[in-house]
Amino acid sequence: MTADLTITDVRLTPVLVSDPPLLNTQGVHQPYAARLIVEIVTAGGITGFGETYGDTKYLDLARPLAEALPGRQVTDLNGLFALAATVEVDAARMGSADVGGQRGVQTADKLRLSVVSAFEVACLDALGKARELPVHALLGHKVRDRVEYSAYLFHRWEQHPGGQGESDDWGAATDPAGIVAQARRFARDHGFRSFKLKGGVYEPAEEIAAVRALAAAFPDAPLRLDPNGAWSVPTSIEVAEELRDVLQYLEDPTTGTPGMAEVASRTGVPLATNMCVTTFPEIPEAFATGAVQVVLSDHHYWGGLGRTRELAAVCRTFGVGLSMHSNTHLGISLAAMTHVAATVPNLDYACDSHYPWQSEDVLTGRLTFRDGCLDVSDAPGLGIEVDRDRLAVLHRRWLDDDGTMRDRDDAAAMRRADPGWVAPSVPRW
Ligand SMILES: O=C([O-])C(=O)C[C@H](O)[C@@H](O)C(=O)[O-]
Ligand SMILES: [Mg+2]
Repeated sequence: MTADLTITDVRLTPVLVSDPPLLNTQGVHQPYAARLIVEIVTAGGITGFGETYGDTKYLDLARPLAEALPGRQVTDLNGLFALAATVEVDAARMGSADVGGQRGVQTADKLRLSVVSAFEVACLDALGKARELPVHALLGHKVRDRVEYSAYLFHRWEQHPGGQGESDDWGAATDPAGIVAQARRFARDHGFRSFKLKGGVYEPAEEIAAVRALAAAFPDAPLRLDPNGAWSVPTSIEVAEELRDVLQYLEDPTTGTPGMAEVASRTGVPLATNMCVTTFPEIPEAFATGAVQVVLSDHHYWGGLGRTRELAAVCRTFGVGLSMHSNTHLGISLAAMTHVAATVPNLDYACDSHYPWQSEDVLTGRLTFRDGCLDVSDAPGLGIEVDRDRLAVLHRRWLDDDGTMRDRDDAAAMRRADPGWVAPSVPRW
């Protein structure tokens, strides 16, 4: 291997990974979720890895970007973003909201950023390997040795409708006792010390009961509830008042910045979001109206690790808290999240991660939580190794799929159990 950092090849590998039947306000997770693995190869023989959403619209954008990159330097991240900005987005494929709004608005820029983030991470991984420096050092060096994550609790079924997909041994969790049992397992197996419950699935009173049960079982643990905008402003205020003594924050109780601002002005519970502030242009109104007290960054749709640090600086400036959002993801993204989280001084809360729900990965060894934290790797690059056989198996699954699983559609998955299901309009309650 030489230090020639010219990009000679970019490989895109879409994969389907097993996902459990986790419930949310839109429906239920499909048995498999699509992710895209990006590999950037340098003339010096180094390969860097990145990961992002794998739905068709992301893949369609990734292809022209991948073709345009050879000949450029992995160090040229500004050039990478400028190039990505020129890639055409097919408006017909886009829709106005991401996954029924669960990741906020969908704009051409946000789609591009979600794609280019994986290329940025792959460039940083390659550069780190070439320089024998961890990614966090390329971002200005870590300010902490461990990054704390929160247990991400879901109401869920035992199996996917019709027994599709892989099964696991978690069992169903459709009531407060099931949620507490799930939390105990997360605490036992991973040491998580804070808990987030995905809400918007059952009537608010049932979800209040689940949070109360968690508070009784884990008296000192920070708790969060996230109904993904399923509630009206009055319902949001009522739930906030009911749970104000136990919630660390309430996440996206209602949709839209004005509604969030109204809830925030009428309750003492901090509000967090990964729905009404998901792009830089959404920040001014939200911060000026006090609509959110915590922004949940997501390096995929904020545009990578550098942009995540920019978001952190804006939040710091305005005294708004910062944490991290997560969707179904593999170890490459978890490693990237951990590196950037390690460099942000104002990371005020434990980050979300779906990773414990993913029984499959493309890494040779799984990343392991200890006391709810991941150690920040000091190995070159992201500090991970990709298992090519596993990657090939998960890619084969994607190739063999008839297209049903390649695009996330929680409402369609729900219709397998309830043929009349349509994703509820919000506010649902
Ligand atoms: O914090 C969030 O809003 C999420 O994690 C959004 C996701 O789409 C989550 O609801 C899910 O995967 O069902
Ligand atoms: Mg959320």
